[in-house]
Amino acid sequence: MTVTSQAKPHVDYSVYLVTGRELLPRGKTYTECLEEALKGGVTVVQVREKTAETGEFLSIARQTIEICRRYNVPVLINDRIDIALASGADGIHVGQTDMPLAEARKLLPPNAIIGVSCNNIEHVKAAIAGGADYLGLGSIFPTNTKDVTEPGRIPGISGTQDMLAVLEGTTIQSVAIGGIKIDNLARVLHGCSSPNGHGLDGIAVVSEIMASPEPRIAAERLAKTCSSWKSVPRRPVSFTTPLSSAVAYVRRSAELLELVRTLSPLVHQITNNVVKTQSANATLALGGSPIMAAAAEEQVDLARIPGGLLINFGTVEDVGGMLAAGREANKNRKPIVFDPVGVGATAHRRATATRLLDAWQATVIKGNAAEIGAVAKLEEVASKGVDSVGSGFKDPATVVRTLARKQRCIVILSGHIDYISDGDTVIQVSNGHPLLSQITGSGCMLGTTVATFCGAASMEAEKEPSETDPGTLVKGDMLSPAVAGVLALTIASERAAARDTVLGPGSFLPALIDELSLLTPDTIESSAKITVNTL
Ligand SMILES: Cc1ncc(COP(=O)(O)OP(=O)(O)O)c(N)n1
Ligand SMILES: Cc1ncsc1CCOP(=O)(O)O
Repeated sequence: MTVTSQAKPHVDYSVYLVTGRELLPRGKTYTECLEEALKGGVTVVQVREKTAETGEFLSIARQTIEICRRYNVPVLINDRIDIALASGADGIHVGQTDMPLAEARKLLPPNAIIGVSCNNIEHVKAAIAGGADYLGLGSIFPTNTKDVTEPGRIPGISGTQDMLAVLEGTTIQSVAIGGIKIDNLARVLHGCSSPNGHGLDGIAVVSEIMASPEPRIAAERLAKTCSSWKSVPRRPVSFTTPLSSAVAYVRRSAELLELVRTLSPLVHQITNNVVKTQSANATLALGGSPIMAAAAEEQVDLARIPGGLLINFGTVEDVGGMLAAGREANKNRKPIVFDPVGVGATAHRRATATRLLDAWQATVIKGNAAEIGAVAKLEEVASKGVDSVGSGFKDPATVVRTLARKQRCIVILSGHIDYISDGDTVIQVSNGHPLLSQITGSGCMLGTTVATFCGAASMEAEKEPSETDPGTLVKGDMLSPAVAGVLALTIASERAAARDTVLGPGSFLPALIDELSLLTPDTIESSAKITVNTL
């Protein structure tokens, strides 16, 4: 190898190209593709040849190194120590069934880079103990490039979060791999982080570059998103900006109400049959524009339109549409409010919530104590159907803060007092009226009001594009609109219940819709009861 008597080369893992000559589009040669990808900003290359004879592999490795040296980009070899040694590559990448790390270390010069594929935390612990330089974590998503159908081969975003937690406190670098495309890159970078903020150093792709007719553009897009992501301040939830005081949240909520009325955001709602009419009316009353969508075929088109997306699985139908809508919303940096209604009630609901949250990044997860407990995998609060049993969590602030860090989104825990957190700040809202719990679907209406405010805030941010946009997952700050959505419904409920004409739940619901439409910025400012705690 060329590096025997030197220090280990510095490797920037931001955009890691793993080659795959079989994927080249017709008319494009390997060296053309490689050179274009390097011009586009690929920072490290792995030569991966699954079918080539040794002589051909060696020749490809040498050509790759000759080209990459001109761009000062390191080259690693997949699996084959002999090819790495003979070609003078900078190191190797090994999988779990390849040459063991300890043996590879003995055979290679001390300054060789060794990367190891990991699918679970046991692999990560072994790779740390063995002195790996970097880890390839995945597969993140299913992919056509490699057979990852064997159980355990797709740890997904949540499994990768667990692996990153094991890397905390080490200097071992990591990349995610498997099904990564420009359209899901911001979601991968945002989602793949431990609760304490240990994130990825880069991403590895095969087909996104190798199969592209324009590899330079493909690499440029990946590089731009990665560098924009790296420039976004590392907070648990990158799409929130905490304000300085309770007064500031209340003032911003009042402003956002005006904004809802001016912009009238489209609020695309995939929701359950029980609440469709009242949720659509609540959206309209606030000033938003509801569209209740049930057909899978139209979810992607709707998810492209600026505004907010609500995914409420109250009657768990059309999971395919929910998956597609959420992915498209992430791609368009549009906020997603996820309402996992009754998630604790059945194994099917729990599995569906996990599947959805692995496919797309929620902006806000809202639920009652039983729902939030089920998503957080806590057993402290039991559920009865869609309702919570008992008086709730002993320490609700810690529950919402911890879940927000884990799910990398805002969490709203609804109840007598509502708790809202982005993983750092916890905001408590004490507005509301007991009649809210006596009508069906008031929790679903809360999802709707939050999605309406988030939609307006993202439309406002869209007007002022910034350099960091490609690396962000949602346009605009989402914590204040989450608070505004809670305040709007709870303050309207107090005003509705105070009406002489309201005699019980039957007359309360229409009065609540009226009060949502009559809400003014001044009413919000004079009625809001909130406290703010920041870590
Ligand atoms: C960066 C990176 N991560 C993971 C892999 C997969 O390696 P492995 O599990 O050995 O599978 P093959 O690539 O050999 O099919 C990788 N190559 N690179
Ligand atoms: C080599 C490898 N290891 C895990 S998934 C994968 C293939 C990734 O290819 P693509 O980027 O085309 O999904």
